[in-house]
Amino acid sequence: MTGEPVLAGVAEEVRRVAVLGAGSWGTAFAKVLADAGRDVVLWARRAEVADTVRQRHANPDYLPGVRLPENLTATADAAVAVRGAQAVVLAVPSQTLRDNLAAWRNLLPASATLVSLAKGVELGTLKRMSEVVSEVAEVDQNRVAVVSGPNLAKEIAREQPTATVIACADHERAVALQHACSTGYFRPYTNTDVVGCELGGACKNVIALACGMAAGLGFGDNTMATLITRGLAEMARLGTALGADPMTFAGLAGMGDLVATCASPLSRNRSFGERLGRGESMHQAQQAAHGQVAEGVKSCTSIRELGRRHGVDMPITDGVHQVCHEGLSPQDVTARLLGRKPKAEWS
Ligand SMILES: NC(=O)c1ccc[n+]([C@@H]2O[C@H](COP(=O)([O-])OP(=O)(O)OC[C@H]3O[C@@H](n4cnc5c(N)ncnc54)[C@H](O)[C@@H]3O)[C@@H](O)[C@H]2O)c1
Ligand SMILES: O=P(O)(O)OC[C@H](O)CO
Repeated sequence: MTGEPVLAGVAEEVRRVAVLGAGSWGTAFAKVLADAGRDVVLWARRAEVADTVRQRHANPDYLPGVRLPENLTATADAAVAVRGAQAVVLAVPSQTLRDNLAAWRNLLPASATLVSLAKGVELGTLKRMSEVVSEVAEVDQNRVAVVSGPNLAKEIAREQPTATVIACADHERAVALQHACSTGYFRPYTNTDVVGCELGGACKNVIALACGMAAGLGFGDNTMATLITRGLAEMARLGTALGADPMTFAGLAGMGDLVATCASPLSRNRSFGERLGRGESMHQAQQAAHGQVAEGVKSCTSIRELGRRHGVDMPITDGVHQVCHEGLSPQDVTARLLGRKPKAEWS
């Protein structure tokens, strides 16, 4: 037994993959795919990043000190990247995915699986990323997969063991992707609950902002455990209202990712929140992120609105929104959260 997933032979084997977006996760996931034996082409917005990946096998702006494999090449031309790919991985921030994909739509190979790595909910439309992909690329939901789990890019790039979930309504496609990215350090599971996996990935960023704020205020592990547990309760409530399987939130894309992101100093969301908790302004926290995306800052608005539309109480998400967009301080929000009407744990 090697543990290698067995392909049932229904979905096309994934031999060549395009990864569009050469930030932290796009580059680390491209490395995983290359280490799993795929031919991988990474698309970078900036030609100099593509040149550095191709010539020096490195992407020092995002993954300093990491050597990238020889079978991972790069280009700044999306048409070259996607040519002949059985899977096209979309590794750009949630709020830019629509525009990016619109520019790539006519280049996509006819039957390729489109894979979203993004963890967010679109502002305005309140759509999950797989919905945006399906709409913009005009493909059936069965052709769209998402990857979500405790996947801090910098740890994975150093080949530290982790697991993830590949969610797709078409199980055979999920299995083909699972096969394509299984390595000695990266273990993907499959799931057909795309809604739950995507909401888990998006909501945990908001809860990680709250945990960061708590850390910045000097609070300890009881506070973290409370935020993680009650954060899980509110994301599971939202997911269930939107048709997700509640069990998904007990898995890697729920609890798993929530714990990793809320606990890790590598998380951009947690770090952003920590700065706010220490009294820095939104502008200062944004400057410190050096252009890297802390998805929860924008997604707290769309997730809060999703909760309201579906009658779901999301007090921690509300609190994060109040700090990020309504001018309340983390201290004010702490007092508000603790001052709410007492209730039963499961209500
Ligand atoms: N970094 C992680 O550890 C990690 C892990 C799992 C999931 N994710 C998710 O993956 C997605 C991408 O994250 P990342 O870490 O690679 O982000 P990043 O900020 O490190 O990189 C984003 C990439 O998208 C490119 N891009 C293309 N068009 C853009 C535009 N219009 N505006 C801004 N950037 C644009 C940037 O050039 C950059 O290469 C996010 O949704 C994130 O939540 C990240
Ligand atoms: O660095 P963050 O906060 O975007 O989190 C990264 C990943 O989503 C962790 O799984």
